[in-house]
Amino acid sequence: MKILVFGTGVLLRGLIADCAEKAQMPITMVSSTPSGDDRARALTASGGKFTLRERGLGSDGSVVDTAREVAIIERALTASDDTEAVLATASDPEIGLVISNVSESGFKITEPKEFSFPGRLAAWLKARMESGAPGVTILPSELIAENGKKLRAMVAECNPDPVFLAWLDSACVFCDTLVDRICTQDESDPLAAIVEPYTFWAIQGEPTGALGELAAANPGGIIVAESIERYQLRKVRILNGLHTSMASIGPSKYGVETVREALEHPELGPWLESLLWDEIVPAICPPLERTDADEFARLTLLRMKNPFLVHKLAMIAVGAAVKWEARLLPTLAAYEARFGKQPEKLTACREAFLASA
Ligand SMILES: NC(=O)c1ccc[n+]([C@@H]2O[C@H](COP(=O)([O-])OP(=O)(O)OC[C@H]3O[C@@H](n4cnc5c(N)ncnc54)[C@H](O)[C@@H]3O)[C@@H](O)[C@H]2O)c1
Ligand SMILES: O=P(O)(O)OC[C@@H](O)[C@@H](O)[C@H](O)[C@H](O)CO
Repeated sequence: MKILVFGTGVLLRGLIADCAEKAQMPITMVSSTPSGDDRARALTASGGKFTLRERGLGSDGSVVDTAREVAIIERALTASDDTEAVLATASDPEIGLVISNVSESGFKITEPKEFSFPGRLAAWLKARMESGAPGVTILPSELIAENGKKLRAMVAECNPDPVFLAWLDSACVFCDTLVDRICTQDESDPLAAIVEPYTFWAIQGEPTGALGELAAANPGGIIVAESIERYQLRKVRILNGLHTSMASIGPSKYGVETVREALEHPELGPWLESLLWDEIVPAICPPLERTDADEFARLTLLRMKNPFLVHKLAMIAVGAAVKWEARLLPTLAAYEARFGKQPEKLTACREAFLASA
């Protein structure tokens, strides 16, 4: 089976293409922003190949430092210049999965609708229906709760035709998913991805068809489950919450530029660890089990201190307003409701973010 991917970002190369290669499922990648278009053209020039470097400590503490060429991207198209070619892929019965990561900013309907990601997906799905090819499983990987349900609703808004909607619901499946892997750019090679050894992709659904094939080739890396709510909550609030907190206060108040610098800073490091243990974790337990949250928080700190990664806070700060809404404001509110006072450090991060916004 094959995969159609919307987006060309580092997460798609560092996690999704890695999983697809293990399953030997060729990818057609479609870009839809000017920077994505440049990357699609560069991928076409490289024959779809890019370098994937895995660096960090393995689960047994041993050093992992490997590099390999990933050659699973069959084609890279730009939605604006290759519109017909993108639509033509809709009739390919071999395509069983459609995966997206257009970031939070691309995961919405903008005018004109047909040029927004949901509009482009709706057009592709309509062409699929009209071609008579079988339905597909759609896996959005943007870090948004219930991303599958939200994407289905946006596609339906872009094309409310009842015949299309009946086909969509009977032939296609939209799954909620949660991705987790720290993927960074290689400053010297725009196509290369530098990733940590840890890989986790939780998908809500049934491991059948093309999804079953992908999951079977990635044991431990991909989990297909009836509910992914627990994974979503702990990852977005702990890992992304801590990232967004340090990106809000680290550069402006302490002059640090990377995640590791922030955690190793003599004053900011312990302050951030206290923010994690004394504010974030107590605010989200319950609904999370304390042992689950503690274990994930410990692992998160180890992953963020990965000596081999250079994870820029400036990159994490992009689109911070939307990130605050999903990752930190609910934690702030839960802390206040539970303890009857404002969390001191989260509030300081919020103020630093608002001052710099
Ligand atoms: N890099 C990581 O470690 C990582 C890990 C897990 C999740 N994520 C999530 O993945 C998302 C992408 O991150 P990334 O690191 O790959 O970033 P990136 O900058 O490398 O890629 C962003 C992608 O989104 C596309 N995009 C942006 N705005 C768009 C729009 N308006 N319409 C259509 N496409 C648009 C870009 O063209 C590009 O393909 C983020 O939202 C992040 O939360 C990243
Ligand atoms: O742009 P963001 O904040 O969604 O992503 C930056 C990091 O927080 C993110 O890339 C993490 O590395 C990732 O979410 C780990 O799975």
